[in-house]
Formats: sequence, C-alpha cells, structure tokens
Amino acid sequence: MSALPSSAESPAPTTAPQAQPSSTSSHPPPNQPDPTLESNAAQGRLSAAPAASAAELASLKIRLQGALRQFPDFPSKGILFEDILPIFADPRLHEALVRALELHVSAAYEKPDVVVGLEARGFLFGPSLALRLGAGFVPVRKQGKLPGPCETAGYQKEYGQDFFQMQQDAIKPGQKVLVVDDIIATGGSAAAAGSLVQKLGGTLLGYVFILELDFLQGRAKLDAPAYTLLSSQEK
Ligand SMILES: O=P(O)(O)OC[C@H]1O[C@H](OP(=O)(O)OP(=O)(O)O)[C@H](O)[C@@H]1O
Ligand SMILES: Nc1ncnc2[nH]cnc12
Repeated sequence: MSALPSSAESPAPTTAPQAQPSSTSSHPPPNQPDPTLESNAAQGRLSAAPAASAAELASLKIRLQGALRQFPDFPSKGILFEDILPIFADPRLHEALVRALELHVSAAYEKPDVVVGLEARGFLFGPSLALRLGAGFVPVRKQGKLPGPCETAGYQKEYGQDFFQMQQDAIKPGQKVLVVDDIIATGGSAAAAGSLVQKLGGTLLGYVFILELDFLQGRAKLDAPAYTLLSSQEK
C-alpha cells in the first residue's frame, strides 16, 4: 500500500470548489456531458440506469466530483495524481459514493456473487459495496501478502510494474464476479485482476471504477464491460 505524503511535503493540490464544482483544467464541469459515460455507451456494453435511479445517480455524481483533488508530479514527475481520499473523509460523501455505485451496478449488471477489490484503494469501498449488493468480498493483493496457495499475475501500470495475487480458493468455479478499483489508468492492474478471477474459474461480469484516465485507453485491455463513475483528467 503506497503511503501518500502529507500536504506539507507535496505540491499544493488543485481542488474543485465544493459549492460549485467548476472545472479545473482536468475536471470537466458537471453540467457538461460526462465523457466517461459517453465512452461507456460508445462501447455498447452497458444498459442505461432506469430513469428513476438516473436522476439520483446524476445528483450524487455532482457532489462526488467536487471532492476530487489532483497532485502534480506524484508519485513521480509527469504523473498527475488523482486523490479520491476526500470522499472517504466525509461520511456524507462516503455514503454518496457507495449509493452511486450500488445504483449503477444494480441497473447494469446481474447480481454478483463476489466483489473483488484491488489493493489498496479498491479496499476502501469494495467491502461496503459488496455488503449493499449482498455479495462476498475478496481482495486482490500485492505479492507476498496472502497466506496459502495463491495464483499470481504480473502487470505494468501507469508508474511502474507489480505482481498481484489471489488465494486459490477465494472464488468458486462459476461464481459471478465484479472487479472494483478507484482508478483505471493503463488498465494493467485491472486486466491482471481479471485474469486471476478467470484462472480461478470465476465468471467476470465487469469492472467498476471511480475514475478513468481516458487518454491512456486502459479499458481496451479489459475483456468485460467497464463503468466509470466520475470524469477525470484529460491529457
Ligand atoms: O490502470 P493502471 O495503470 O494499472 O493503474 C491503476 C492502479 O494504480 C493505482 O494503484 P497502485 O498500484 O498505485 O497501488 P495503491 O492503490 O496500493 O496505491 C490505482 O489504485 C490502481 O489500482
Ligand atoms: N494518475 C493517477 N492517479 C491516481 N492513481 C493512479 N494510478 C495510476 N495512475 C494514477
């Protein structure tokens, strides 16, 4: 799990104002079309949320979008780091996040048996989403953290390379699995997690992220439908 530096050690974040979450150079204002939704739809992979839920989802997204922050040159020069942690610092936003994801998943996917969350930020909301959906939660962890027999997959990500593991008995053959994480950048992490789920015999329903770096085209690496809740940086 990477340690985020304190703000005293980091460049000042760019923060969208809470009352009216207007755009920074990277976050489109919420009253414009959501490019992540367009890219979801363009791939023809997801059904729209039912109309009754769509209005609630739209209003939750506006609130959540305003809480995002960005830190330039973290963890290395040239990376614009998307910080989702303010959402979890506020219980109303935390609740809004889990509700928004619940609304989307209930509308767009079959009910999953298992929600798989990726270390570390997928652990922040994966278990609570799983509870809401009446599903189990299973972690994908970085190599060397899980006891017992494990499956391993190596991957490249936006700023490095790593290995993911799952316990071999974590998923029963045929179980329907949803993979969740905070962000998809190059798609390396999510694709590796999906491959582990499939090695264990799980049926991959799809992926759910809070944010997507569209310009890196990470979803092209995924072989199941992907949904992103909020708008993210443009190149
Ligand atoms: O699409 P990708 O290019 O693979 O990048 C996305 C991954 O990178 C981040 O995790 P990181 O490996 O930094 O780990 P952390 O959550 O433990 O900080 C993020 O939480 C995603 O898991
Ligand atoms: N730009 C970014 N911000 C936050 N997490 C990330 N994981 C990969 N790229 C990232």
